[in-house]
Amino acid sequence: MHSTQATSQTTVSCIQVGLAERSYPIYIGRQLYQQLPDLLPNLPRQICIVTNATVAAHYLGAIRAQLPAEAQLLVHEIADGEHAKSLSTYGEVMDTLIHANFNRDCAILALGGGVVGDLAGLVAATYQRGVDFYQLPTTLLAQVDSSVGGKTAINHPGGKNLIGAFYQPKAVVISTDCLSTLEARDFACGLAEIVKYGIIYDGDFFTWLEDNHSQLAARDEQALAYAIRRSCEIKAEIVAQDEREQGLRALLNLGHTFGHAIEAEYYDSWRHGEAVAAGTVIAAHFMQQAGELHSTDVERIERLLSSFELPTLAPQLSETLWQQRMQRDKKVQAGRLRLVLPTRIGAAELRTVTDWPAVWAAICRVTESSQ
Ligand SMILES: NC(=O)c1ccc[n+]([C@@H]2O[C@H](COP(=O)([O-])OP(=O)(O)OC[C@H]3O[C@@H](n4cnc5c(N)ncnc54)[C@H](O)[C@@H]3O)[C@@H](O)[C@H]2O)c1
Ligand SMILES: O=C(O)C(=O)C[C@@H](O)[C@H](O)[C@H](O)COP(=O)(O)O
Ligand SMILES: [Zn+2]
Repeated sequence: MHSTQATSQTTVSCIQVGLAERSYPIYIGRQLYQQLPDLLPNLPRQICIVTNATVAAHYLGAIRAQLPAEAQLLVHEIADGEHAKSLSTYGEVMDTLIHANFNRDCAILALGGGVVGDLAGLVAATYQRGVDFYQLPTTLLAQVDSSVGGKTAINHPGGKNLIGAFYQPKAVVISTDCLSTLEARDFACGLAEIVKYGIIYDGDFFTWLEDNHSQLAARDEQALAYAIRRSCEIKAEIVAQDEREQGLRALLNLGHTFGHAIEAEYYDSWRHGEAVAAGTVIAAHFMQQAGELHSTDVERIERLLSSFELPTLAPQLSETLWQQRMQRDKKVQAGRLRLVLPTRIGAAELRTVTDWPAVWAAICRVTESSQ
């Protein structure tokens, strides 16, 4: 469900994530941090903002100024980067809450990208068995993907997102003006997840992305607002039908079985969106090899990702490492790999894949040469 409403200051789009008693709004607009009292009128007395120093320097002041004067406010800054999605950081946030005597009626606000949101969400899901959680996503990736749908997680040295919970926020507030301060590489990571929605679900959206790639790359306000809104609509529709990934939701994992393997080996040099881009190309080549995806579709996927300066080749990794990492994917059932595979632009399927040599051949076709 999508509606538009005018608050005291600007126009705000609202998409509803329909999950019965756990339904919640996604508000999208500009300068929304200046409108928090209108958008989040029911914040409790105790509020903990989880963020990092990079994001806090830009946006914490505006938010602080909008919170009720009588609120007991805690700010916990985690380190910047994927390494912070860890058990030790999780424990530190818990220590902060416990030492400040935060009660079960407190709220956790995640102010940041996917790292902050995933970690803060897990804290919210588990502190005193669950407290209210609000997402204030500040990266493009978090605005189009990670802040919506309730997947929360931290990493383990053995793999990505291995410890987590499904826990929905009470609301998501997307203030699109935040994106002006985002570095180019992080901006491109968000575009990778946007391209994913076109491939798995909406071929017309993919064509729109092709037609508007230069406006998007230039962060044109109107193009970006549409891409964010359409991405959130698609994610909300999928999550409303399959909250806990029993089937349909797995499509949101296009490219991730490969991507998570790359990330877990190269946290310092590969970002999530980049690894997903390379993983998506591997999935496309696998289907082309099988004669189930037309070469023009593979070329369109590669061209669109490249136009956003995303990688379309995977780094070198031994066959054993690929297998070990991919076996830890959460879609594995009874020891068998299940991959999300595009059948055309606009549709994908979750399939059990037992033909490892075919998977390995696709990986090899899409791997950077050693020269
Ligand atoms: N829960 C989900 O459904 C879901 C979906 C997709 C990705 N993820 C997870 O999200 C993470 C990746 O998220 P990400 O790409 O946002 O990375 P990130 O959270 O590391 O943010 C990227 C960088 O941008 C900085 N930053 C954030 N907002 C900024 C702003 N407005 N201006 C300037 N700098 C800013 C951050 O400090 C960081 O350095 C991964 O851990 C991935 O697994 C989760
Ligand atoms: O919301 C989902 O479902 C997704 O799969 C979205 C992905 O973009 C995201 O990276 C997610 O965290 C991956 O989940 P995982 O279950 O593979 O850890
Ligand atoms: Zn992802």
